[in-house]
Amino acid sequence: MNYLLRQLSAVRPQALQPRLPRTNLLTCPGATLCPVRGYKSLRGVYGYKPVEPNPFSLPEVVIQQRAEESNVFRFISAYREFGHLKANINPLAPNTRLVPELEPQKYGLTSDKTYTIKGLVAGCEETCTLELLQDILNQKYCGHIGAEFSYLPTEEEREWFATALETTSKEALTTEERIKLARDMLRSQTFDNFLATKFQSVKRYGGEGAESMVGFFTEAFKNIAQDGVEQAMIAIAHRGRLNLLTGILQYPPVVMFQKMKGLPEFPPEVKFTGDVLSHLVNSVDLEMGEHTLHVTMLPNPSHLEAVNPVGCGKTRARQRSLGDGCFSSEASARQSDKVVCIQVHGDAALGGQGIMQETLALSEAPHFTIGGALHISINNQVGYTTPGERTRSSTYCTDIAKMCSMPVIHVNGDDPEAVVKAARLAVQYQRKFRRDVFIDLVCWRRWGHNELDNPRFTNPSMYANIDSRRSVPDTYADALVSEGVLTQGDVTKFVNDHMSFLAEQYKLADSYVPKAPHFKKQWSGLVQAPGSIEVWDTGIDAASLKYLGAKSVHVPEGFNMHKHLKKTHIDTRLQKLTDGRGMDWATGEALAMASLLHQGFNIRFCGQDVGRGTFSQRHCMFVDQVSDEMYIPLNHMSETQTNHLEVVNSILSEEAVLGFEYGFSVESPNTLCIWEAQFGDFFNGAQIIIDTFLSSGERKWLTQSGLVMVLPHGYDGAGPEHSSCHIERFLQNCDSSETSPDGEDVNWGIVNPTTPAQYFHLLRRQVMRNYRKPLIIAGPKMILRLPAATSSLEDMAPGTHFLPVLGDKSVSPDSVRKVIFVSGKHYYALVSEREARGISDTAIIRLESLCPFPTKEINDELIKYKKAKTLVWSQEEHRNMGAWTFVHPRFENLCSTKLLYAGRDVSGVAAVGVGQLHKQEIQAIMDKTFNH
Ligand SMILES: Cc1ncc(C[n+]2csc(CCOP(=O)(O)OP(=O)(O)O)c2C)c(N)n1
Repeated sequence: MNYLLRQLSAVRPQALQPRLPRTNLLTCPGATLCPVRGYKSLRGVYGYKPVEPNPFSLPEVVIQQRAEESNVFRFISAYREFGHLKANINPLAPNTRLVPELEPQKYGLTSDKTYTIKGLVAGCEETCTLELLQDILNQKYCGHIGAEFSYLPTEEEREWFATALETTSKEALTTEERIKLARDMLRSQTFDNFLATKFQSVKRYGGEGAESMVGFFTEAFKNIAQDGVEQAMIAIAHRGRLNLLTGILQYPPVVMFQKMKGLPEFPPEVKFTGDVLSHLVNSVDLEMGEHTLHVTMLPNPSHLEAVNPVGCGKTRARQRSLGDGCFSSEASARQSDKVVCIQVHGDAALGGQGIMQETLALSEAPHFTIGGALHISINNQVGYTTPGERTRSSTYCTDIAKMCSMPVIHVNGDDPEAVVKAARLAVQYQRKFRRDVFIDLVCWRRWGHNELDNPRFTNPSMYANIDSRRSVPDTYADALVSEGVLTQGDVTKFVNDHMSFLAEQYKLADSYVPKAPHFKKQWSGLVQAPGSIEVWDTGIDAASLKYLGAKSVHVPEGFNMHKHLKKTHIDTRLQKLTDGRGMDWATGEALAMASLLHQGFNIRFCGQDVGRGTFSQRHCMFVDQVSDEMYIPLNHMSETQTNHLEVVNSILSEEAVLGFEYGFSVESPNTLCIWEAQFGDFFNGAQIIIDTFLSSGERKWLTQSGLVMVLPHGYDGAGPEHSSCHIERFLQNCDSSETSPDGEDVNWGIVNPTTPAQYFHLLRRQVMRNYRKPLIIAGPKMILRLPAATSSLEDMAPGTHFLPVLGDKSVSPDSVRKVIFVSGKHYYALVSEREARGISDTAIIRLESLCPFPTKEINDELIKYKKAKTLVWSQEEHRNMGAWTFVHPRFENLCSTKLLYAGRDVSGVAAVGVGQLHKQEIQAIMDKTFNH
C-alpha cells in the first residue's frame, strides 16, 4: 500500500508558508486582547462601490426647454421608450411593425407647424417640421440600433443613455477601424472555410452569419483597455468560440488542429480526461496600442449559461487580488475594478436557462458585485432546431435584463459598424455606471446547430432566406471596395494570408507535442495531488487557540450585544476555552478560521444566512442591537491583520451562488472558500455546477478548486426534505477505486466528521496542503451542540490531524465479538443504544472519511478485533442511499471483510414525514444493528 505520513514542516511548500510564522502564534499573549479598530463597519456596504449622494440634476435651461415644448418632448420620450420596437434590427426581415406609441397626433403634433428641438435631442439645434423631427428620431432610435433604457433606475442614467445613443448614431468609424473590421471578419470566415475543408466531420459551431461579433470583441477590448481596465474575463459557450480563440485571442491553431485529429491536449504524464474542442480556452496579453489587456477565456461545460456565474466569481476574486481600492469593503479588504467580465450568450439559452436569472440577481448584491458585466447575446434567432419565437415568452431574448433594470442595445448583425457602435455605447455605460449592460446581436446561422446538422428539416423558409444571402464579411468587404477604402486585391490578400497561416499550422499538427501544465502566479508551489495518502499536521498549541478563540467573540467597547448571545455564545465559549474542553462545533470552526487568517490565508464563507448560521450556531458576525451595525470579530484580531473573513450571507440561490464560489476558488487558491447549504439537500439546485465544474473540472481542464461544500445532514424527523444531503450522489460521482487503495488524487474528498476537532483539522488542511481538491462535508445539525460531540484543545494540539477513521477506545479489543462500522452522527445514537442495552462486546468504528476510502485505517482497526464474529454496517439512511453501496464493495475487496447491512430499507423518498414512522424506523435500525 502506498501510504505516506507527511509532517507539515517537512512538506509545506515555500510559496504557502504562512506570512506570519508559527512562532508568532506561540508568543501571542493568550489572555490580553489587542485593541480593535472602530466597528463602524458599513452594514451592507462590504464589496459595494461607495454610495455617494447623487449629484445629478438636469440643467435649468433644459428643464425650461422641455417645459416650453412639452408635447415635442413627450413625443421624443416616446421614441426613447418605444423606438426599439420600430428599429431595423433583424437582418432576416424588415421591421413592418406598427408602433402606436410613436404616432405624432397622440402628442398634439401636426405637419403644418414648426417645432423647436434645441436642447431636446443631442446635437440638434434646429427648429424643424414634424417630418424632419420624425426623420431625426427614426434615424437615432429606429435604425440598425434600437435600445431599451427608459427603465434605468436613475434619471442620470436615463439622460446619459439617451444622449449617448443620440450621439452614437452620428459617430463614424475611422478608415483604419473599418479596414481592421473587414480584415477580422474575413479571417473569421476564412477560419470557418478552412475547417470546413480540412475537418468536414468536426463540429465547430462556426461563426458564419454572426461574424460581426468580432467587431464587438475588438471594440470592447480596445475601449475597456483605454479606460484603464487591465483584464477581461470571458465566459462564452460554443458559438463562434473557436473563431474568437484563434482570430483574436491568439490561440495557436496547431493545438486546435491536433485536437481535431483526436489527439490529447495535455501530455500523458498528467491525470486528465480532457474535454471537447468547443470547450478549449486561452489566457493572453493583447497589445491594444499603448495599453495591454490580459484576456482570460474560461473553460465551460456544455450546460449552457452555467459558466456565467463562474466567470463572475473568478472576476471578483481577481479584482480582490488586484485590490486598488475602488470598491470599499467592511474590513478594508479592497477590490479593484480593473477586471471586466464579458458574458457571451446564445439567444435560446439566455431566454430559457434559469441560472441567468440567478446570476443577474447577484450583479449588485453585496459580496457578489463585480462592477457590472458586459453581455452579448449571439442572437441567431434559432436554438438548435427551435425558431426564436418558440424559445421564450418575452419579446426579446434579452428581456431577463430588465429584471435588474439593465439597459439593452439591440443591433442588426448585418451592419458590422453598428455592432462596433453598440459595443462602444455598452462599454461607456458599464465604465460610467459600473452596471451590467446587454447587447442583443441579431444575426443568423448559416448551418444547422452544428455544421453536420441540416436546419432545413425544421426551418425551411428561414433557411431559404439564409441560403440566398451573401456572407456578412463579403458584403462588408464589397462595400469598402466600392467606396474605395479597400481594393479587391487587399481583400484577396487578407484571405490568402490567413489561409496560408492556417495551412502552415495544419502541417505542424502531427508533430506538435502538448506542453505540460504548470502552476503559475498564485498557483506557484502547488502540484497535482499525489497518488498516495498524506497526513498534514494541522494542530495548533493551546495558548494560541485560547487567544484566537477569545478574539473570535470579542467586540469593541460600546457594542450593544444581544443579551442572550452574550450569555449563551460568548461567555460559554470563553469558559470552554479556559477549561480547554467541551468545545462545540462552532468553536472548532471559529478556531480553524481564526488560525488560518492569522497564518496568511483569506476566507470566504458563503451561503444563505451563514453569518448567524441556519441553526443559530455560528454567530461569526454580530449585529449591534441599537445601530444595526454588523461586526465580524475575526476581522479585528489585531491592528496589523492583513487577511480577512468575508462573511457572505448570500441571496437565495444555490446554482449561481455555488458557481460563483467555484469561480472564486479556482482563481484564489489561498482563500479558503466554503459554501454551506441551508440544508444539505438544497445542493441539488446546484447540480449542474457540481457535475460539470466541481467534481470534474480538474479532470477535464486541470483546474484545481479547494471549494468546501458543507451540507447539513442527518435524520432527525424533519421529513422528506432537510434530512439527507444525499451523500450517495457525491460518492457515485467520485473516482475512488473499488479494487485498489485510493491516493489523494481522487477527484474530490467526501467526509462525514463527527467532532469539532475533526472539522477544525479538515478546514485547516484544505488550504495548508500543496494541492487543492474540492471537499464535500456532510455537516452537522443536531450534533452542533451535543455534549458527546465536543472536543478538547488537546484534540487540536500540534501533531494532531484529521483522522479518516475513529476507533473505539471504550472497549477492550479482546472482549469484542461484534464490530459496527458507521459514518456520521448516527454514531452517537448507536453509542447511546449500546449503553441502554448494556452491551460491552461491541465496538463502534467511525468512518470519518469516505473518499479517499480509508483502507489502511480500517485494516488497522480490523486487526485489533481478532475475536469479532459479526461485522455490521449501520446507517440511518435508506439502503439505496447513504454510504452503503459505496463502502460495501470496498470492505470486501480492500479489507477482505463481508459486512451485514443494518439500515432503512430502499426508498424513493429520503425520509418519512410522520414522526411515529420515523421512530419506528430508528427502532428497527437499532434492532438490526444489535441483533444481527
Ligand atoms: C442546459 C442545456 N440544455 C440543452 C443543451 C443542448 N443544446 C446545445 S446547443 C442548444 C441550442 C442553443 O441555442 P442558442 O442558445 O440560441 O445558441 P446557438 O447554438 O443558436 O448559438 C441546445 C438546446 C445544452 N447544451 N445545455
